[in-house]
Amino acid sequence: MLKLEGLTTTFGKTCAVQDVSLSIPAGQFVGVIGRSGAGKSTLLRTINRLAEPTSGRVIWRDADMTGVSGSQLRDWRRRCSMVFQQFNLVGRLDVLNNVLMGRLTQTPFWRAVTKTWSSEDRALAFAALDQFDISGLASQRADQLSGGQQQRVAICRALMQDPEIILADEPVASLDPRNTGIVMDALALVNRQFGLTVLCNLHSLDLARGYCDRLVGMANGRVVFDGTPAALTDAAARELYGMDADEVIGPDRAAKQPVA
Ligand SMILES: Nc1ncnc2c1ncn2[C@@H]1O[C@H](COP(=O)(O)OP(=O)(O)OP(=O)(O)O)[C@@H](O)[C@H]1O
Repeated sequence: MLKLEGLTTTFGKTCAVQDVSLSIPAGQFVGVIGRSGAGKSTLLRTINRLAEPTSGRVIWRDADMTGVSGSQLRDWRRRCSMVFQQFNLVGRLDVLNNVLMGRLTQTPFWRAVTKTWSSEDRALAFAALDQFDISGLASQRADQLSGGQQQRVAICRALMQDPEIILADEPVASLDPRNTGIVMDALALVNRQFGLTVLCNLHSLDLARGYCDRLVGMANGRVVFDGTPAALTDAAARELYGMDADEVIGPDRAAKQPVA
């Protein structure tokens, strides 16, 4: 169980996340939705402490992660892996080495520098790539791949950390519809097959409804909706998105359903 208790994160006078309390059972696929600036990214970043909470607590499996530092903080960040909108791969490195970078926290420094990864790590990396049908790209430079391929590589890298939670911050915002479906299917596989908890910020309401077990709607840093996709009626969505409602509820009804 991931528990957020009264979590608040401020930047100067801006309260990006305000008094957020949530209990997220292990293995749930949670979509975080809301207008631009609602606090979705800051919420995810506060969970893994890329942003420091001003008050409140992040509790994972009954342990308070809010005050940990040093090796305990590194271990917490390993356990809740981030996937970013812009993939954050090293473009000049090949796919295999990008994926193996996920092993950095569990690898002696000299191995990482000299890129002499253990055969076990290499096998794990190939297995991860294979799961997402991209093992054939292992020797290609990351900057030669399509956006959808790059995001799948980033998900493989995240999995190499052996995480328990995936925090995906607008993972499909830079992708075309076809690659969006492929990457969302990859996250669904991570959630259903490996049992990882997934928290995913999404702009598209159709994707959120199609892929997530639970939706958390944010406005002005606060949670204003928390329920199943079915409970998020168009009326509730209109309230959540206000003036942006037509953009998110409107035409894009052709979103893919999960494959798995
Ligand atoms: N590092 C920062 N310094 C100052 N203000 C910030 C910082 N990060 C976020 N904010 C502010 O906090 C608020 C919430 O931003 P956040 O990026 O979390 O929203 P979001 O819902 O993820 O938006 P988007 O969908 O546009 O990414 C915004 O007002 C933003 O300007």
